[in-house]
Amino acid sequence: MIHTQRPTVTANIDRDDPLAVAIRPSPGESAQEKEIRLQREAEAKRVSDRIDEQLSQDRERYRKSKQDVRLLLLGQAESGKSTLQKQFQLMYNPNSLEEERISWRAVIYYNIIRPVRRIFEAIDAFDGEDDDESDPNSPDFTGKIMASTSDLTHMFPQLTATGSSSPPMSDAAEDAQLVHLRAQLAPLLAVEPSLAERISGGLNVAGSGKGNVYVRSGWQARSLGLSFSRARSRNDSMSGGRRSLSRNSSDGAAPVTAAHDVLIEDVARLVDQCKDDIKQLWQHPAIRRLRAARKLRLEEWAEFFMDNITRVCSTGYVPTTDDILHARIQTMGVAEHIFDVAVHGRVVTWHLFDVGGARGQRHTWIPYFDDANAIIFLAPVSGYDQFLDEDPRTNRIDDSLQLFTQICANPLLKKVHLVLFLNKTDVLQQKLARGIRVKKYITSFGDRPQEFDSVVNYFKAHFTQVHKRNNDSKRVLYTHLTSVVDTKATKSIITNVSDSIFRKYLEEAALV
Ligand SMILES: Nc1nc2c(ncn2[C@@H]2O[C@H](COP(=O)(O)OP(=O)(O)OP(=O)(O)O)[C@@H](O)[C@H]2O)c(=O)[nH]1
Ligand SMILES: [Mg+2]
Repeated sequence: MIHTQRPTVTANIDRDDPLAVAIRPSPGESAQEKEIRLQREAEAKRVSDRIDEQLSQDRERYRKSKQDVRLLLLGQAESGKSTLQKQFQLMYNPNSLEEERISWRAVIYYNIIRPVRRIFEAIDAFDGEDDDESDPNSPDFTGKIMASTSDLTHMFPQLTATGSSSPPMSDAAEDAQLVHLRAQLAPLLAVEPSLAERISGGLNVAGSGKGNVYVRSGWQARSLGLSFSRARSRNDSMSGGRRSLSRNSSDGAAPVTAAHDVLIEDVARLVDQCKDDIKQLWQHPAIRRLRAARKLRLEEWAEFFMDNITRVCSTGYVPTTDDILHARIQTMGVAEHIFDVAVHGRVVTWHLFDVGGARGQRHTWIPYFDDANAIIFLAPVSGYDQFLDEDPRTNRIDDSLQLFTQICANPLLKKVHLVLFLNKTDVLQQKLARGIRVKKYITSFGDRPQEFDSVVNYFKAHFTQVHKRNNDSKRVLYTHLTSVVDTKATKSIITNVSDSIFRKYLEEAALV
């Protein structure tokens, strides 16, 4: 054992203390010097007190935020995560959606211009092909591309309702009309790059599939020059590291006020001038044949806006809530949205994390795993005939199952409340009604009936099995069949899910 000696305390201990030396008055201090010194000391004390107060507020915020609910929305790209986030926003922070309503116009115009380009690309790709041959990539098409009017009426009732009365056109007349429409719509296609640049704030992401536009959290506020919402982004470094929260801090793009945005106003005028031509193109017999032959496959949102072209392209257009729910824009990184949710008479702050689902984005999810309370995993069951943009060899259902396996098996997420949304059931219904056969893409489906219940139960069984195989902790999997663009149905599911997440949260809080 050793003994130590304490140093002797002397009256002159502050002689060597640099701070004491620095603030000690000089021996010949004048009255004016003394005044200045005292003022400086008072200012230093004010600053120090402010810092102490800030630290104490930060500690309190941190203590409180540990009691918040953290909910992750996970799933592949296009699975419906941001759409579900909009539904949460509608329920728990409707004013913020109101404030950003007009900023969605730009996205919706973009959602119209891209399909117009895709239509012309399909015409170029299949021009001059023998119409009697089906697309080798579309094994569902068993009839001729030159489908009869009755075929078209069956497949696209909403289109043929207006088109069926017009007399059939000769091939030459059809071609001439397409050439004319291409010339008329060229100015619209020419604005696509500047519109993409405006929406994304110049963000350019390599490997973004079909050239879709990515946005980061807070893009609406930037494009409106507002700071309206409590949406925040946790700015990740490339290594996936975690940085502090900052409001709308993801890029330094200069704010543009939407009402005075010359570009958007020009595009609005242009789409208004072009709306009849776009409608004619969409209803053109050659385009209907390409769609019937599945040589032209547009996504559900593109079809939605094409079907509503006159309304959406008219002067003075303000997006409806339904339009906003259908608008498509890819999420970049992780966007945090904060809501106060009242459940069973208690108000708790929820942090909802909406992630980018494309493969190149998934590494950004990991820093959010360790303090998550709940996950809603979205699997779009309509994707059975689709492949990933990032990897055209991977079937979308297969990718969803692989991703769900990784989420179920991740040790950081073992205790997290797990909810599965088998989403886009409305699109699944439409595809089955159009006769797009499951067996052609998912061979193991075999000869089961090509009906909604049988298909959805088949997919559900696969997801349930993945969960069972990776469920050491015996947690419950809550599954819902959803169409998250359907506000009424989704509202009731969100209430149900919030309730069960909150119950689990309370149970855990009681154990702590
Ligand atoms: N008809 C229909 N459309 C849906 C449904 N869910 C999502 N969509 C549409 O599908 C598109 C993609 O949805 P998003 O919510 O943007 O997808 P996401 O999962 O956020 O995609 P990333 O941000 O790329 O990861 C949007 O245009 C939505 O309107 C649904 O249940 N039914
Ligand atoms: Mg998204």
